[in-house]
Amino acid sequence: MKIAPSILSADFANLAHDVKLVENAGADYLHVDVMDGHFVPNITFGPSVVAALRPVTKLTLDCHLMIEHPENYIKDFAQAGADLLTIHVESTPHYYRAIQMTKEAGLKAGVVVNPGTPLELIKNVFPLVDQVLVMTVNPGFGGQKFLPDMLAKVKRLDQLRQTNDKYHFDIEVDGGINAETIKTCAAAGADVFVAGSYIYEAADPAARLQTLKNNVAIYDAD
Ligand SMILES: O=C(CO)[C@H](O)[C@H](O)COP(=O)(O)O
Repeated sequence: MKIAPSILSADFANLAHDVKLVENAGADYLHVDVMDGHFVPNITFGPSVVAALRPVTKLTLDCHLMIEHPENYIKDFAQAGADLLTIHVESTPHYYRAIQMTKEAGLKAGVVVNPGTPLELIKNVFPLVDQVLVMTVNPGFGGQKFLPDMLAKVKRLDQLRQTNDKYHFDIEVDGGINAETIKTCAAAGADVFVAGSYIYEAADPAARLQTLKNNVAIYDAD
């Protein structure tokens, strides 16, 4: 099981410090929320920030593209040093192609579903993707309340991958993850847990990260 701190809640003026902090505390991925002000109302950062972070950390750079037409930026993120790009099915009519392009660029590829989007819409890419990201809040902002109805999607995905030998994806959850919700997500079958405000808005982010790790340890088959 993997913990992916989201730098959306980090101190942007001290990003390198905040990244090293979670790396030293045992984070597995670094979750980079890319927002364009169109697909979601908020604006954050793009490939240049990923390029700036690459020499700072060995963590997997898990870039969540909340942008319209992500297919236009895949090369830029690959050159910047991203490891994994997750693409919203709602962000482009050509998401299948965008996922193919991500794999061709040598990166891992993921598909994301918003809370209102049924899994049926993304099943065609299940054989292609390394990760399925289930949004457990509406995308765009940190610090929102976890949506428990999304657990049914996590459970369904876990069943599907256990009964189809063509599916090899991890299940990632993102939004409202804290010491309690992480347990319900792990019990439902999730493997990768994004947490922003729970980690970075605490007085001791390293302790919060350790709490998350402890709380999923019993669900970890390895
Ligand atoms: O994708 C996101 C928002 O679109 C964030 O990664 C997510 O919401 C994490 O923030 P928090 O843990 O504070 O809920």
